[in-house]
Amino acid sequence: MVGRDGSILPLELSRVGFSAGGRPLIRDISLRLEAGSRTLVLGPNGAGKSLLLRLCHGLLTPTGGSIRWGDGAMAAEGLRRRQAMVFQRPVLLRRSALANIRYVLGLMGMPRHRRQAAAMAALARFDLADLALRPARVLSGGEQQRLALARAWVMEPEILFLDEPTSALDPAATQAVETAIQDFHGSGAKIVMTTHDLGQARRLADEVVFLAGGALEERTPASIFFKGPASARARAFLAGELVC
Ligand SMILES: Nc1ncnc2c1ncn2[C@@H]1O[C@H](COP(=O)(O)OP(=O)(O)OP(=O)(O)O)[C@@H](O)[C@H]1O
Repeated sequence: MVGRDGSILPLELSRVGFSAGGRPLIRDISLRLEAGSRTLVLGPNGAGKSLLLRLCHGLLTPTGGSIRWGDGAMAAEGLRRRQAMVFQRPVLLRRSALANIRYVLGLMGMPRHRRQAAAMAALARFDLADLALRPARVLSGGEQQRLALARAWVMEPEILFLDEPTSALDPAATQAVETAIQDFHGSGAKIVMTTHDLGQARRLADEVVFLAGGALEERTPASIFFKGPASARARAFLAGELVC
């Protein structure tokens, strides 16, 4: 695997904005995300949660403000290899499950002769060894999500972004994904995740970043947030009221 020095964290957003079609969708968000903790990004539909994760992961470019990783000196290629993102619906190559993992190992610089064993080990870790040769796109939703996690796992990311990773899954598949998230965290990865499942947020969060209308309403330790958030909108959200 590629040699690693320094850390890409913290991730620092300074007055980040994102507009599309003349509409401000993310407004002036400043946030410093430190290593270690599990940060859950919560908020109503359309609050800007997915956009925020995509901006952080580099899939979108801010139209205002700036995003800085670590000491700001790392090249873009190095940054990309040290972070991973898991989506609600996995984006998989039209190849076997095994080939999807081998492909990422190649991108990570692993010598060809080591990729097969490493890919099989990752599949086994996520209970997918029996499905290694099956086309990734015919796997069930839960299996595809485990494959996406296996693919992220081999990257040994310093930070893992997850955008509603269980919203299309049943309870058993959700449990498998939550266990995997805890394993990533246990291995030292920073977790930044969105979910609409408040039970899941309570189970996983160390802290909550609450968005509404594209703006940061509050950032609060989870133990405090779920007892009594600071902002009126977050209180209404937790009470199940309609918030926009
Ligand atoms: N590329 C885009 N161009 C224009 N508008 C966009 C674009 N991407 C997102 N939006 C709009 O930005 C707003 C925030 O979207 P985002 O997907 O981040 O919300 P969210 O908080 O993740 O919502 P949900 O909980 O429904 O997934 C929405 O009103 C959405 O329609």
